[in-house]
Amino acid sequence: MTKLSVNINKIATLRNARGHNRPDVLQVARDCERFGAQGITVHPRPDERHIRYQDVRDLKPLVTTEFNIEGNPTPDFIELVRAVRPEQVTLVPDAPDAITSNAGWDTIRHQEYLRGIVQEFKQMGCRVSIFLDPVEELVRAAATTGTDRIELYTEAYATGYHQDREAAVAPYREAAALAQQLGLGVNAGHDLDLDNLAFLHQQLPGLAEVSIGHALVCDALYLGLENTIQLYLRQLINN
Ligand SMILES: CC(=O)[C@@H](O)[C@H](O)COP(=O)(O)O
Ligand SMILES: NCC(=O)COP(=O)(O)O
Repeated sequence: MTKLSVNINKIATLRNARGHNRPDVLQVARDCERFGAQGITVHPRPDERHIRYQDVRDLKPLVTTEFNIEGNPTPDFIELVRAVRPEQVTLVPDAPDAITSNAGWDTIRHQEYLRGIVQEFKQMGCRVSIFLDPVEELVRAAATTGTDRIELYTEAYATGYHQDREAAVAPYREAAALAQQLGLGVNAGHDLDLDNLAFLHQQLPGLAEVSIGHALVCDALYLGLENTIQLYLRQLINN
């Protein structure tokens, strides 16, 4: 079964636009779970323009499904994870000023660094996932760090999907199969939506989890949050 983890960063972005508590991020997280989400993802950034560090702390006792914290492991991020102890930490190398995550890890160049960081989070009791592009050498290097999973960065898949979905998914299918052979679990995320999700899921047997935020929140404006989550879950049913 592939789990759907809803990324609620965009809910916080909307709230932050006015400085009050509408929409209520904590209530939305509860509602995502009530409507069927099997996980909640947050991606705190140093300037806290999306989800805030305090939100992450406040969410911890409320999230009853899997709590996934994504981010660049700066000292502040590491301390946050140490305090919150989520089920999963996803390491993402985004620059502080990046609008959104725009690259995966170079696991070859940062192999030693990642090994130490992975170990540190595992000692906190968290499952660790490394965000990367679907490239054989990157997957092989990730496997040497001791990480539990990789998260395939699906921006290129999403961009190529409408032109040639077979070509777009091929590198992901190969990377996922290799990761599984090497004993790693496989997650996927970024720009997944109601058009491209079912095909990815079909082509990547054993996909453990997808984290989806931007498109899901946009769809919810038209379709409602409950209905939208149900529609995303339906894309993840095995046929
Ligand atoms: C890691 C990743 O792929 C992201 O998509 C990101 O965490 C999304 O969050 P934002 O929407 O805040 O950029
Ligand atoms: N890890 C990806 C994620 O959490 C959400 O990405 P997106 O759906 O907002 O592009």
